Amino acid sequence: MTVIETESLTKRYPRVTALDRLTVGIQPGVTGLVGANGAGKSTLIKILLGLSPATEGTAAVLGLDVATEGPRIRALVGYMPEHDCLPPDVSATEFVVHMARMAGLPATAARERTADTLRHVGLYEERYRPIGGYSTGMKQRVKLAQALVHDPKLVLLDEPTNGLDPVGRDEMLALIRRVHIDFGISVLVTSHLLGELERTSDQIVVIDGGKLLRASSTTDFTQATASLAVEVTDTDQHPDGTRAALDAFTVAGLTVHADGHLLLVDIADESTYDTVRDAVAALGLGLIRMEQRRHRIAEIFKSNQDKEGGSRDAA
Ligand SMILES: Nc1ncnc2c1ncn2[C@@H]1O[C@H](COP(=O)(O)OP(=O)(O)OP(=O)(O)O)[C@@H](O)[C@H]1O
Repeated sequence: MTVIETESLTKRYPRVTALDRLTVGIQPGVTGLVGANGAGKSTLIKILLGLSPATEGTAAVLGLDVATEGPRIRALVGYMPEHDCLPPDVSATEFVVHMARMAGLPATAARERTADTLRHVGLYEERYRPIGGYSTGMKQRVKLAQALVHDPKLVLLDEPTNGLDPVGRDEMLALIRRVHIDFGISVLVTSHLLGELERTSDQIVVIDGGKLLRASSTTDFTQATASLAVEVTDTDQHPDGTRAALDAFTVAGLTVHADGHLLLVDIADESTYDTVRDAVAALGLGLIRMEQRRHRIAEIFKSNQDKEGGSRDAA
């Protein structure tokens, strides 16, 4: 089953094409949507909610067409907007009860669900105080709670870690993971930070300039985006140890290129580490460094973009 499916989805504003023939299928689970500022993430979310019409192409959410089924989609989907949009003079409880009532819950159920949801996101006695006095982290939790209160099948979270310090980010990411694990709700979460989405998501979708760069499982993605930086010593027998190691790695079937004293080895799978260790040991070289590094997204997908004639830079 696919929770979100788009086909050649395009959104043109007068001055900019925010989405450019985006075709992607998103499975149940937690999916990270990553892209630099202006990549088109918020635009995609608004189209998926049926709030903004596409210029061309189609999209379906939980099998419902966004062009015609907006209200039904919004009944089944929770949305956490990016920007601060909370009323300062009401409490979290009042606000989330109101949102639950708007979603169609009867008064008693709305109150009960609100209490449960606010507890789940980690707001306790503060929930009776006006939102205006909350920290950024607390406000983000209120926004998450209102997205969950009507028990949706899917939530769309737009930059939920924005404005949070590292501890707050980690807490929010753990909370997002639990939304899926505890309740079985699928999550589409956006960020311009790939690293944090990798830790949280089952799948990663990368967009840039409104175009799809890559969609894959996080495991595949990490393998494709990681390389092993290896630095070795020279010895009397191998005065140019780097050269000797490069040749040995190549003979062992690894894809490798030299960057000064560093050898950057593509990580094909777990066995790459052993192959590197064994080749270095067989040459009698010392291993100064062996560490996982990440290519920049722009580098990884450069070959794809070159084929398409594009040259944009990603996060
Ligand atoms: N209502 C609008 N009218 C005109 N241009 C728009 C509008 N909304 C978005 N854009 C433009 O579309 C492009 C994509 O914007 P979008 O907000 O979807 O990006 P984003 O990936 O969510 O980035 P950010 O995190 O900075 O919001 C940007 O160039 C933006 O300026």
